[in-house]
Amino acid sequence: MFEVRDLTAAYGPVTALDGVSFTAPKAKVTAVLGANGAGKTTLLRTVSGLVRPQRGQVVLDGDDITRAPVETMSSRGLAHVPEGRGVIAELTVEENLRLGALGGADRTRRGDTERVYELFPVIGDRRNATAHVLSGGERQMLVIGRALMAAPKVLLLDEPSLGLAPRIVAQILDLLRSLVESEGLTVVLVEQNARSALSIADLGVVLNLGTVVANDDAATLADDVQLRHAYLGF
Ligand SMILES: Nc1ncnc2c1ncn2[C@@H]1O[C@H](COP(=O)(O)OP(=O)(O)OP(=O)(O)O)[C@@H](O)[C@H]1O
Repeated sequence: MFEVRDLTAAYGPVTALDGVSFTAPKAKVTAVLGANGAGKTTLLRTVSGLVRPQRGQVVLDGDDITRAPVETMSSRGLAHVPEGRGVIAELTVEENLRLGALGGADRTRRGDTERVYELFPVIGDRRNATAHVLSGGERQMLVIGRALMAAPKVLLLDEPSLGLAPRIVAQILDLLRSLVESEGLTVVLVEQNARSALSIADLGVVLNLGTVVANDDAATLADDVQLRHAYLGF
């Protein structure tokens, strides 16, 4: 189980997270939603040690990992896929994947390229191609696959749907769903595309100006017309 307690972080005078608490249960997708500037990206960056919190805790399977150095996060079982689908364009798909195996907690499972190719056959078909030829959707699959190479317990994903066609978004979200079910992975999914995220999530946390305004089952949030209009944009 992954837990955030009273997490508070600021950029100079700007408070970006103000007392955020929620639990992401094992083998579930927890969607983190909210408008631009709500604090979603800062939440992931603080959890993975890129931003220092002023207050609060991040707890993974009972271990307090708040303020653990960012380079140790992978070996603690945390994988963060930031926004932007950064790959090394000159390296092949397979070489990019192998970079993901450098860390990782589970020595027996990490570094399994074949497993990633099974999950994402499109990536397997292009394993020897240089990454710069990939489409946006393929790049997104590659960066998720690269994160899986470390055999994480918790996958933090920032806006995987950004700029992708609806059909590709649906394909990627369906894959995430099946990963959670088949591998017992815990996913924290940051999305502006709240409707799509809630369609595959188990739980949802809605942020506004750095605070949690709703935290409930995904289906309950998706049925709440007032909440949708006020914070979720659909
Ligand atoms: N590097 C930074 N320096 C100063 N302020 C920042 C920085 N990054 C974010 N902020 C501010 O912190 C607040 C939260 O931003 P954050 O990017 O976490 O929100 P978000 O919900 O992820 O939005 P988006 O979807 O636009 O990325 C905003 O007020 C933003 O302007």
